[in-house]
Amino acid sequence: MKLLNIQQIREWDAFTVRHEPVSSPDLMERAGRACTDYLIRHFSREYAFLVFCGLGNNGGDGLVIARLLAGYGYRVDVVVLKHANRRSDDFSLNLKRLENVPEVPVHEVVSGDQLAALPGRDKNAEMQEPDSGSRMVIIDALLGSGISKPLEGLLAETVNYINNSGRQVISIDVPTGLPADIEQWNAAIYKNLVTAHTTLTFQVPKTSFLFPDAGRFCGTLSVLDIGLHTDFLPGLSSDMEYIDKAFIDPLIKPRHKFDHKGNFGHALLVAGSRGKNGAAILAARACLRSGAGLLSVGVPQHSYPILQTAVPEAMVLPDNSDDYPVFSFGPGKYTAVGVGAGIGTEAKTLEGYKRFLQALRKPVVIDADGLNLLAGLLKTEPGFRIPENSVLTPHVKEFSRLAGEAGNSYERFHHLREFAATHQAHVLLKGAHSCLAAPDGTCYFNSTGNPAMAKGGSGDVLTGMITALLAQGYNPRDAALLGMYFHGKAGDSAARKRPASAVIASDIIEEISIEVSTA
Ligand SMILES: NC(=O)C1=CN([C@@H]2O[C@H](COP(=O)(O)OP(=O)(O)OC[C@H]3O[C@@H](n4cnc5c(N)ncnc54)[C@H](O)[C@@H]3O)[C@@H](O)[C@H]2O)[C@@H](O)CC1
Ligand SMILES: Nc1ncnc2c1ncn2[C@@H]1O[C@H](COP(=O)(O)OP(=O)(O)O)[C@@H](O)[C@H]1O
Ligand SMILES: [K+]
Repeated sequence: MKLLNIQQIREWDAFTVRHEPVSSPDLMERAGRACTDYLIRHFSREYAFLVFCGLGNNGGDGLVIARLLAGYGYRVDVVVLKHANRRSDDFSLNLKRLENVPEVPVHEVVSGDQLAALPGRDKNAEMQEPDSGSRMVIIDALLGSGISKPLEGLLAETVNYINNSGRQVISIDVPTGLPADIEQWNAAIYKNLVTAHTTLTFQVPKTSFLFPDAGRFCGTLSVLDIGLHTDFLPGLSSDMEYIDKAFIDPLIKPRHKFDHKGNFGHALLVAGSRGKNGAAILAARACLRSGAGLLSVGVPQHSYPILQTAVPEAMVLPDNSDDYPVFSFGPGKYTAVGVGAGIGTEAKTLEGYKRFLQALRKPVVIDADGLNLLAGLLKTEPGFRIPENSVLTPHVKEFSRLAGEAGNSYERFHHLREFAATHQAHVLLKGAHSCLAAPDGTCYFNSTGNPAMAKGGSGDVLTGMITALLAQGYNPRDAALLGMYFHGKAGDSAARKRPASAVIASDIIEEISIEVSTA
């Protein structure tokens, strides 16, 4: 899915109105319907809703949601915030429609002192008398993608009230006060924003949602399809993609009846050192679960029995050293290589590693200490070149060793793009929305994964997965994208089986399933 800026989304909206054709109020009805469907799937009628509406189209969405929820028998109160004199046409139309639904009280707020009189203000009293009022959820439909400047006055006070309510907050389209385009975001200026538990956004994620500094205000992100006209997209240029099922499924190569292990490549992983054999085991298991035909793991000699016991499906290639790898073997017969997880940064490792990379003519994934050593090589040896067809998988700290510190996540994104182009490598910056920068400047943001994966060992699993995909003949871009997407998907499955704090990297490996899914 292409990522668009707000101007492009507005044009898409208008294109849909003209070409479907659909009236603007009907499009708003569709957006409100999509949110309502989400809400009734996630909340029983024991919950009540307090819907905060601004005077623009985001507020209009809120009014539609309130009317539809009431139709399903939910208790709903609406707060209309009179923050300006102008209201949008579709807002006015939907306010009129709500007048025909007398069971939904509409509270007009013109000044901050009225906020204290709104329903559900005393959460403690409600908890003492469970039958007296339902658990109340706040719907934030104050402002959406239309914000042009930081909030102040009544809007800022209301945002503050919502954030301090202790309620679950669901933002419609955009958390109020957050600029939707990342270019507009500035943490020093935008200070009054809704902090949502969930954001239900229309059609495409807004770019600011994907960067940690700004995206942390969204909570869990759900992208709702409101059926904007797909004919609009081919004519559109965007060098940012959001990687979802529709993008990924066509990349997957099927297995055929007469295929044999020789068709799926022979992967070599060089990983682990004394105290870090776990990295080699995790990467090896993940590599096998991701479809490599054969796997060899190059390890220092003390690791030999450990690897043979922990991963009987893999062959083990003992290095000419006891504690840490020295790369006494060459890249030889292997189809693809994964290097770096847990190898340490000893001088002898560096020496062997440099030779190994220089001799390498195979697709390679470089991770962890492999990146730290590479950062040193790029600095100390100006002519040193990253091997062709490389996929680098740094986390933020590793990336700053390669490309320098950045002041914020957007600046880091520019460094990422630049680094990928300069070194003609695919660079996958890991995080909540991991981002793969391709040498041609295109950036691919991941849609899968969750905080259960924020634990040592998750990255080793990703290395094993991408190595397996390269070994099977996927090009570096597709291998990195498939690895990134299915790694997150496996993390999501693992997090459905246990609390997030209890998920470990081995659980992610158990859930790896690189195939076209029906869900
Ligand atoms: N394709 C889509 O994405 C659709 C979007 N719709 C909704 O339309 C919204 C955009 O609506 P609008 O353009 O009316 O904008 P908003 O509802 O976000 O804002 C309303 C108005 O508030 C004023 N305003 C902006 N920043 C302000 C500030 N800092 N202080 C005070 N006032 C400020 C502006 O005049 C702005 O037009 C989306 O976020 C979404 O909720 C849906 O209704 C239909 C389809
Ligand atoms: N909050 C999060 N949401 C989604 N994915 C996450 C989150 N935190 C971590 N991950 C994923 O988990 C992996 C962690 O990798 P890394 O930091 O290298 O861990 P390690 O080296 O300790 O194994 C990355 O792929 C990252 O995208
Ligand atoms: K909003």
